Formats: sequence, C-alpha cells, structure tokens
Amino acid sequence: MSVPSIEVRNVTVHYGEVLALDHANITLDPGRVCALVGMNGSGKSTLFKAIMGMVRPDSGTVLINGASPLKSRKSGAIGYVPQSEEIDWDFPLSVRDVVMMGRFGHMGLRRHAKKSDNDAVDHALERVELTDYASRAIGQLSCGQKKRAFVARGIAQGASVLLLDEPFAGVDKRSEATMTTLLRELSADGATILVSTHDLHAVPILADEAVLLMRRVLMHGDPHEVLKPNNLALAFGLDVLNRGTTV
Ligand SMILES: Nc1ncnc2c1ncn2[C@@H]1O[C@H](COP(=O)(O)OP(=O)(O)OP(=O)(O)O)[C@@H](O)[C@H]1O
Repeated sequence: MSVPSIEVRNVTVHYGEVLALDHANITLDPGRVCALVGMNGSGKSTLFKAIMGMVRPDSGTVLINGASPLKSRKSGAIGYVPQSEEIDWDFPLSVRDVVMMGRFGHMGLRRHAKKSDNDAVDHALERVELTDYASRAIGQLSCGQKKRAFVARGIAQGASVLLLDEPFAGVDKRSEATMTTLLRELSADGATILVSTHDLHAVPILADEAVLLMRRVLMHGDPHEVLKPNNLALAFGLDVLNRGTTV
C-alpha cells in the first residue's frame, strides 16, 4: 500500500481561546484532488497552515508523504497558494521572480540560478500559460493569473502536494475553468491537491473527493454525496438551501 500524500491525524488548533480545528482527520492518497468546503471561520485556512507547519497543533500530527511538514517544506515536496489577502501584491517582484522562488531550495546559499533552474521556471510558466507575462510585475496580473503564478512556483519547486486556499475567489468563470483544467492535469501527472472553495457547483468537476469542515471533519467522500443538501445544512445551517451554489 502506498504512503498517503497527506495525513492529518486528530489535529486540534486553538488561537488563544478560539478553537479553530477540533480533532480533524484527513487522509489523501497520491494523485487525488480533494475540495475543502466549509463556512467562513470553519478552519480551512488553519488546516492549510497546520499542513504547512505554519501553525503548530495543540495536539495531533501531520505527515506529508510520511514526513513532517518542516521536512517536506525543506525538500520542496509541498507547494502552497495562500489566500490573496495574505500576499503583499505591491512587493516589487516579477512573475518570473515569484516562480523562481520555487527553485530556492534547489540553489546554494547565494541563490544563483543555474540553467536547470531557468529551464524549470520556463517549463512551469508554460504549464500555467503565463510565459508572455513573465517580466510583468506580479501585482499587475489579474486575480486568476496571480493564482496561476503561485501554482507555477509549486511546479518549478517540484512539489508533489499542492495546497490552494480559495483559488477561485475573485476570479471570473474563464479563469476558474483554466485553473480547474490545470489542477486536473497536474493530478493526472501524479500531484495530490487540496483546494478550498466556496463555489459548490465547481466541486464535482474539480475534485475526486470532498471534505466538509466545521472545525472537525463532518464528512469526507464522493463530492456528490458530501454536497447533498442535508449535509450542507449541517455545515452551513439551513439557509444554505436557499443560497444556490456559492456558500
Ligand atoms: N491568527 C489568528 N488569531 C486568532 N484567531 C484566528 C486567527 N486565524 C484564524 N482565527 C480564527 O480561527 C477560526 C478559523 O479561521 P480560519 O481562517 O481557519 O477559517 P476559514 O474556514 O479559512 O475561514 P474563511 O472561509 O473566512 O477564509 C476563526 O474563528 C478565525 O476567526
């Protein structure tokens, strides 16, 4: 049996008095795309940060390909596309600079890019269809293009696990479709992808499985099953049934 790509075991996280995650358990096998669904404040970003080792759980463990988050970050096994609000878009970096950051772990201390680094960046930019935007300032891209630049950073890094925190927020339908196709292609190549979204209609197209989060994992399974109205009502309250496909 293969080692799971992501194993979140009984993870509990508090911020002071606030309980953000409560004995959360998730196991994801290689090559799977999993959508993470839950209301605002249900702990989705905290789960990503716990998987990245950016918040330390009060209890429980996280393993990436059987290794600790810290080790996985160091080896470049895990790539993270944070929520847009967490990034300073005024920082004077070109799209190419952002993608090259994925190569830092492959370079020496002086961070001198070799041919192999430049080739990996070229390939990643091509993969996300941003070759023509390589020298543009990252802040001057559209929201969807910015997200793709961060996915390219993960590709250049050689990450086998990608975490995307709300990649469809503020993105038009065309960009959403482009990103969905890209994520499906990356998973067909073996990447394991965990992606949070409030856009429920996209989930069955995007994901092989879905997790319904409300500090703890309420359900994890086939997207059609997980997103049944009764289950959504558990996670979002009864008025979700009148809200349509965006929660
Ligand atoms: N740095 C922090 N300090 C204190 N409380 C925090 C912090 N970050 C998150 N929280 C709280 O922890 C809980 C979970 O937040 P989290 O951001 O993980 O939820 P989320 O599901 O990602 O929400 P959203 O969909 O709005 O992004 C919320 O109650 C939030 O207010």
